[in-house]
Amino acid sequence: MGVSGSGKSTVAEGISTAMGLPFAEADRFHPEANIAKMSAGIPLTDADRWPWLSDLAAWMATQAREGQSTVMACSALRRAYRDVLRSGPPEVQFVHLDGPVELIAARMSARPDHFMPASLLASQVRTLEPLGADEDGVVLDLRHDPQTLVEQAVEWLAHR
Ligand SMILES: Nc1ncnc2c1ncn2[C@@H]1O[C@H](COP(=O)(O)OP(=O)(O)OP(=O)(O)O)[C@@H](O)[C@H]1O
Ligand SMILES: O=C(O)[C@H](O)[C@@H](O)[C@H](O)[C@H](O)CO
Repeated sequence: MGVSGSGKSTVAEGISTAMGLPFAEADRFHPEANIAKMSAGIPLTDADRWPWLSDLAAWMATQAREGQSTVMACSALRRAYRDVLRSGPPEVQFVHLDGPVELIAARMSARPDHFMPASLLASQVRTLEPLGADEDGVVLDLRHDPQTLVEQAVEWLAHR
């Protein structure tokens, strides 16, 4: 989890490779209308996000029912969104990539060919609700390099 540009796709793919688990990029589950909105610099609303979050939960549940764990890169900005994702099965652990907004903005601006404009970062940051003490998750510092973050995430998952 984390705001746009925080490194979710990069780190989640690394976790999926390291652990040998199927990976899903939540961006690929957005309907065209959501992508069009974000591409135009318009933030998604809760109403835009609910059906998308249900689809993501369904993808995880289908595999969990066959005993298959999964890894997903998903913004999961608000607690209520995470509640949909952890409606289960499976049990869901969250890895929040957190760090300085200026660094995230710089990474977004340097990123080629992505629909998400850096102008939406401010709204992502406003919407973000950090993990509560009662939520099953860990916060990692996105200033680290991707390989270090993958190792930290795998280590936390192994010992939680
Ligand atoms: N730890 C890191 N150190 C340096 N660069 C990184 C790191 N993580 C990601 N990047 C780079 O920053 C950019 C944003 O990363 P990425 O696309 O993985 O973020 P994201 O959270 O999935 O974004 P979005 O939600 O907008 O799809 C990419 O160009 C990526 O290569
Ligand atoms: O909840 C949201 O607003 C969305 O998931 C966004 O975070 C983007 O899809 C993603 O970050 C792409 O850049």
